[in-house]
Amino acid sequence: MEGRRHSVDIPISKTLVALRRVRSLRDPSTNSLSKFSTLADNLNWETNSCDGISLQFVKGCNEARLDKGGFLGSKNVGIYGMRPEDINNYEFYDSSEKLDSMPIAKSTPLRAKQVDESHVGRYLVAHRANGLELEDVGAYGKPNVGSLGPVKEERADQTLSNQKYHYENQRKSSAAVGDVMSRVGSPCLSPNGALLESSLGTSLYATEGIDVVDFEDHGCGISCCWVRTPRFTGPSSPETDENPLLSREACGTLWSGQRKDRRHSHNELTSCTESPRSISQKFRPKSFDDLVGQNVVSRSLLSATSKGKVAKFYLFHGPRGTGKTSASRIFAAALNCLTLDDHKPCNMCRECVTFFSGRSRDIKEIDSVRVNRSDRIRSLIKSALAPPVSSRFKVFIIDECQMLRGETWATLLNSLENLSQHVVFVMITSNLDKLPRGAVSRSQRYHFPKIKDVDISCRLERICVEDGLDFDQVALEFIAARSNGSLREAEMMLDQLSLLGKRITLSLAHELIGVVPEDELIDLLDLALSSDTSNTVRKAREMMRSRIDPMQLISQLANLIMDILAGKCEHGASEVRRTFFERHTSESDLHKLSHALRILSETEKQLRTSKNQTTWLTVSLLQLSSVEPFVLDANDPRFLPRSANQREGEFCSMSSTGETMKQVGSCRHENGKFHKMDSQEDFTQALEAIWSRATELCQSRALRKLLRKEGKLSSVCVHQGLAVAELEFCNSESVSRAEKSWKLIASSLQSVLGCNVEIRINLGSGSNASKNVKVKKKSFSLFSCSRRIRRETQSSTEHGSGHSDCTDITSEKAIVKEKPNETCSSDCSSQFSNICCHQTEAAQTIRNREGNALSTGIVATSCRSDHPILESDSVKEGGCSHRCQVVTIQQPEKQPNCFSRTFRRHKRSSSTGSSQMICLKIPPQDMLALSAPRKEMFQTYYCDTNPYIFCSSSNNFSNDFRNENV
Ligand SMILES: Nc1ncnc2c1ncn2[C@@H]1O[C@H](COP(=O)(O)OP(=O)(O)OP(=O)(O)O)[C@@H](O)[C@H]1O
Ligand SMILES: [Zn+2]
Repeated sequence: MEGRRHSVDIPISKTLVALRRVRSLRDPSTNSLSKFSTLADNLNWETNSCDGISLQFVKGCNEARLDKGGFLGSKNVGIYGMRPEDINNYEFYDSSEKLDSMPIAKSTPLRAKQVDESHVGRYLVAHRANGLELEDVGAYGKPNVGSLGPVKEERADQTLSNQKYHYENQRKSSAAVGDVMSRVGSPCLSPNGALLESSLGTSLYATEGIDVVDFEDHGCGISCCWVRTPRFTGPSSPETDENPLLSREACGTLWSGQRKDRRHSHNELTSCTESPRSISQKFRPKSFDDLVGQNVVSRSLLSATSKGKVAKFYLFHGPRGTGKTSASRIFAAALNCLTLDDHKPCNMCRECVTFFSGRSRDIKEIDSVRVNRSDRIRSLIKSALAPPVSSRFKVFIIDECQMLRGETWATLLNSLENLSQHVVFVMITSNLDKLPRGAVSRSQRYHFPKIKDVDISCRLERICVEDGLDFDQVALEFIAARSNGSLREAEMMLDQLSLLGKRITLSLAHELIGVVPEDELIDLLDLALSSDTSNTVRKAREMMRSRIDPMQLISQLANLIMDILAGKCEHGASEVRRTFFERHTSESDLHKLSHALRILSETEKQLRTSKNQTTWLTVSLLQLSSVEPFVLDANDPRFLPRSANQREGEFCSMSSTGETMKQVGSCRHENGKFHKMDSQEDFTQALEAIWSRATELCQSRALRKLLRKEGKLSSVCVHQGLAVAELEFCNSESVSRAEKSWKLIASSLQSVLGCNVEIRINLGSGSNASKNVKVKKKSFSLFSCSRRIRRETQSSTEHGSGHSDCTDITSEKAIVKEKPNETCSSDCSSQFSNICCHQTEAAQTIRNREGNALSTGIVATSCRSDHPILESDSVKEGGCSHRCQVVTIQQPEKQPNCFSRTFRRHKRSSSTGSSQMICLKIPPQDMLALSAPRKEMFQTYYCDTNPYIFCSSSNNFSNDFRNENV
């Protein structure tokens, strides 16, 4: 019995299956696992059943054991089922190690050869079990499995002789081993038991054209190796290619497949057609017609071949999994196809068969990493100068050409002119930007765009039908939508799903890919859009806990929003979806949604680099409801955005009394321009229109009645995405009722105004009650805010952080206050003593970790970069009597002192009983850069009016507020 080699995926492991899954979970565009993709791509993901991937050895060797000192043992060693202890007994060695020099003795049981370090997992198990007869090796009859089969014993193992190989076309093993090998990486192996070059010290990969050459060996340059390569003499010949030139997956099996009608005399190809393998391989396109969604490219390339207008230098670029490599192979085959037909490649002529069986010497697929040296590329060029062995064209396909170094490019480009007309280079890249401009400009470029979802799902459907898989159409559509335009990605998902059950269903797909069910997603979006901060945070946390990937969640939310914006609510959509869609049709809703989309897209970028994805996702969810003012149609009086003339930071406001604000006069939007609204009527009309819309939107009938009858909108002030609306009610009872429903009122106004709204509820001037009450509310005042301050209840705190559910702590009584003085006064803090009105810049709502409003505070900003807090007049110790000061800090890391000083100062003030509080307002991006110890100095809160973080130097921010307010 003779020795033989087996090639298996040694690390076979589920880890790698998991790896693939992880990869598919990710947004393909992130490509974050790209470094594994080669590995993953070349692994056998297909088990198909326990039969599918098992390695079966000859009948007679069932007794054999995988044992260092013994024999190759195999009791139908399954790939996935391979026992760890067996794997441990494999011996691996590096491909640089020549087989000849290996301590191969007859007793050498089994050697696994690591073929390429860069392709972890591609191992060759070289098995030398003397006396074993290869009986169960149907797979060996297949082109791509040649490596597994009989090796060229003269070289591989001089001690072995009298080879006797029985090629049985046993389905199990052929499928299994064939698969393995085809995945293992395309070593271009002869179908009929060709010598595995790699096992003899040369590369296993496609790069063989280059790699077989020992560059140190002056006697053997690429070209001479090539020239000396014996011609292919047919499958029955044990003669093997000295230089298997095709590269990974270029072996025949990979090209075999569906063409059952193909007529050719090569047994190996026939056998290939019977082997099941991964969907991607099985359905690899073999003609331009098979290429999905690349019609322009296909037509152009086909036309070039039939008209003979062939350039020397092609560049195929585009996203991954869109068919670039497949197209390059089809193109190469078409160039050399002998048929007179226009329909090339025919897959039947000698050239096609030779190529598709992996034995063409004129078409080489080259690994860019291996050729990435000028001496190597020179050798390649030298070999290109030699005429083709048997074909019309010598085609060099260089995949991942963005990896080539500048000098390699230079050498290649400089030599292009000297190359004869029969040489064609096809460079493939998924990253055009990384290529030198010279290379791009000198090439004929073909862009492979992402494949449309509909094309992908059609293709999947065809595959399912051909493969006998049951499927739900929606599941295929879902896979298509999730594959980001990559057919390979889609096929792999289908492959995985086909392993999970008999039928490809949507729920199975959801489970595999780890998506959030739609109703939950809609629930979350609804909460986020409705400013229900505490529930939003709770829901988001719940989802994260159920191991939903934040990136995944973001992407799903974005897709949902895009569907709404596109008005896409397909027939058969769920009830939840339809209701939700119907509720979000108003202009302001759509504006809000597109704003939300922008926030999500920003967050997605941020999450990629963030270690704390959950937090940032939550922050962004809290921002979804805060909308910048949108520009209404001309003459639409509903909303008055900031005037074009208005300077940044100024308010745009109006009041029914016609009083203008101190900052700026009121304005309105007309004919695309903003005008001052100087007519009293204008003001009133606009306010009435807003109020009427808002009351319409109120869901409670009783409230609607109350608002219409008893209330009115007396002024609106918009500033930096926050509208402050003043409401007037005629009696204190109505005030109190409105107070109770402030949330509903605010949300209606929010829908109308399209931005965050803060409402002030006041007792109207004409009311009887007002006579008993201190003041008539006349104009805008920040300090009459009736929005309630909320209190936390420890019990609902999830992590004991003390920030969670809230209960109202303000008096249920109507809040009616005096208009505050322009300058800081004790009045302004009489009721909300945590508010500082000094140096008013903008109204801010300070929120606790759950997003609940803690207090309305005023921002005192200092632009001093050194230590702004201490220097800012407004916050100098003792300079201001108010408890809350908010200081904007940009780039806090550059202001190392400000934190510790702030902290010290706070400590000092609390020890003296003044307990002044300072809030730092830090933009999120700066927050990221903040070192952990600094962050820990402060409690962090979120502000809903803009994407800022508040850090309070107080130990218990909310408690302080509560104590202060109660
Ligand atoms: N346009 C397509 N038409 C048909 N099948 C495709 C297409 N694109 C991808 N596939 C499927 O995906 C597999 C891999 O495709 P291919 O290697 O050609 O993509 P690629 O664009 O070269 O990807 P990469 O850039 O990652 O190398 C093919 O075997 C095939 O099954
Ligand atoms: Zn042909």
